[in-house]
Amino acid sequence: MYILKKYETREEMVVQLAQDMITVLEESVDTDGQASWAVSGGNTPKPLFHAMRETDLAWDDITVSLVDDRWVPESHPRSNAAMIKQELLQGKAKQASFLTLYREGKSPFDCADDVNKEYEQQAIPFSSILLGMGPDGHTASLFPKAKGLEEAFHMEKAPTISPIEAIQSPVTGDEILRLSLSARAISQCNHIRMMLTGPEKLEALEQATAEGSDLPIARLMRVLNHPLTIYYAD
Ligand SMILES: O=C1O[C@H](COP(=O)(O)O)[C@@H](O)[C@H](O)[C@H]1O
Repeated sequence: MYILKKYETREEMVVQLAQDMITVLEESVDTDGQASWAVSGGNTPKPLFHAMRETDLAWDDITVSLVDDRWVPESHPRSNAAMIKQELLQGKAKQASFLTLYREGKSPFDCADDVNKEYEQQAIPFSSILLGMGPDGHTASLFPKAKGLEEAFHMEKAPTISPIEAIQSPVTGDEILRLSLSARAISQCNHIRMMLTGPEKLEALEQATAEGSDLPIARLMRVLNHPLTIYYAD
């Protein structure tokens, strides 16, 4: 179900994961003239973004997009789009194109079709997807028992982008409305990596993927074509 790559230090993990990402993005640019990288929000990937933004990739041939976002404008402190702009799209990486998910004045359920078209025209196929995981077993914004979850897991009909209304919890905070890559869209990518840090996350991963688990991360692993590669350090 997953391959755990465990490192002694977070710094070492970041070096190795950055090299893994650089290799696949370079290969895509060399082969197709462009690369597409979908990245998660939250706090965990920030050190990776700091490493990536100073690398000599052909950033102007790379489209960065969001794995998921809260339904909030970029002025909101929990906007993933704002975090990516601040932490990744700086330095050399400033030349990358960026696709966001939030659209002002509409609900995610109203505008998912429009965003979906943009993603399908500009981001598909993804060269690489960087996932995170929450302590409740969510990944992307595929939250346990959320409205929209079953549609996002429909392996024939799910669009690339799925609207989600999560059940409010300490993990979601107030921002329960989201747009997320669907499980189907994630499963179509050949290079999917997850970054996890801290023993609490490791324990959460083990619990969430225990036999019989129906949490989104466990369900996602079951529909992927390859075991999920997880980079981890305490
Ligand atoms: O809600 C979210 O949380 C997950 C995990 O975030 P972290 O801060 O615990 O790393 C993140 O992967 C996702 O993009 C975000 O929207």
